[in-house]
Amino acid sequence: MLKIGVIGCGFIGGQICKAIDKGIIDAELYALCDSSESRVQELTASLKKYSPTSMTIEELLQNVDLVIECASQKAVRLIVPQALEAGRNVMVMSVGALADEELRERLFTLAKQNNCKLYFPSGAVAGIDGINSASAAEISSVTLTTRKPPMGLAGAPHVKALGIKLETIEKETLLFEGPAAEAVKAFPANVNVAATISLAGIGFERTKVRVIADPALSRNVHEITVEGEFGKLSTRVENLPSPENPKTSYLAALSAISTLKKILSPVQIGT
Ligand SMILES: NC(=O)C1=CN([C@@H]2O[C@H](COP(=O)(O)OP(=O)(O)OC[C@H]3O[C@@H](n4cnc5c(N)ncnc54)[C@H](OP(=O)(O)O)[C@@H]3O)[C@@H](O)[C@H]2O)C=CC1
Ligand SMILES: O=C([O-])CC(=O)C(=O)O
Repeated sequence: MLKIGVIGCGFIGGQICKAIDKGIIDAELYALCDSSESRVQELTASLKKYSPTSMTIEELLQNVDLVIECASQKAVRLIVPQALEAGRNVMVMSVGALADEELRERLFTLAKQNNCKLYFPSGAVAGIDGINSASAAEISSVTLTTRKPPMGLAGAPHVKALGIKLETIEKETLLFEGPAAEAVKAFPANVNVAATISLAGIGFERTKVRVIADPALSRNVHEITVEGEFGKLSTRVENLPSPENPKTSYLAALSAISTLKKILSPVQIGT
C-alpha cells in the first residue's frame, strides 16, 4: 500500500488525513510533519484508523512513497528538491513557489532525472482541465479574477507593503492587477491557483491576475477567462472558505483528495 507523508497539518493537511483515515483514499497515512508539534498531535488524535508518526522532514522523506506538501511556499523551496532527490513523488499545494523560474526548472529536471512525479491539484478553481486541453493549440490570453472577503487577504505582503487597512474597506476594491509571477508573491496564501493556471496554460508572465477585496462577499470567488484557437472558456467558482483558515477554500482540500484518488485509480477521467 502507498505510504503517504503529509507536511503541513493545517486545513488542507487535516482534510487529506481524514479522507485517508476514512478509507476514501486507499493508502497508508504513515507520517506527519508540521512546524508545530501540537498541531501534529491534535490531528493524530482526531484520527480513528491511523496513528501516523510525527517525523522531521528528513525522516519523512526517507520513509514514505508520496510526499504531500500543504504547508507554505517557503516549505516548497526547502522540501521539494530534497524529496525529488530522494526519489519520492510529490504533491504540491503551495504552487506559487514555482513562479521562481530557477526553482521550477530545478524541480522539473530533478523529477525527470529521478523518474518521479510532481502533482499539482487544480486547487480552488475549475477549468484546469480545459486549459490543459486548450494548451495543445495556441492560447492567446488567460485572466484570473479573484474576489475574497477583505479579511481573507489579511497578512498578504502586498497588503502590508501598501499599508492597506482591510477592515475599513466598504466597497469592492481592486487591490492588485498584474502578471501571475507577481501576484503569487504579493498574495502567497491567496492565489496559488494563479500558479497552477500559469503552469497549465501560458506561463507566469502572460497570465494576468486581478485580486479584489469585496466586503459584500462571504465566499472566495475565482473567475477564469481563456481565449485561444479552441475558442473561449469561462469558469466561476464561489467557494466556501474553510472555517479554520478563511484564506483557503474547501474546494482546494477536496481537489487534493480527488488528485490522490486519481493517482491511485486505474481509471483516469478528464484531461
Ligand atoms: N493550490 C491551491 O489552490 C491552494 C493552495 N493553498 C496553499 O496550500 C498550503 C496549505 O494551506 P492550508 O492548509 O489552508 O494552510 P494552513 O495555514 O491551515 O496550514 C499550513 C500548516 O503548515 C505549517 N507549515 C508551514 N511551513 C512549514 C514548514 N516549512 N514545515 C512544516 N510545517 C509548516 C503551518 O505552520 P505555521 O502556521 O506554524 O506556519 C501550518 O500548520 C498554503 O501554502 C496555502 O496557501 C491554499 C488554498 C488553495
Ligand atoms: O483557496 C482559495 O480560494 C485559493 C487560495 O487560497 C490559493 O490559491 O492560494
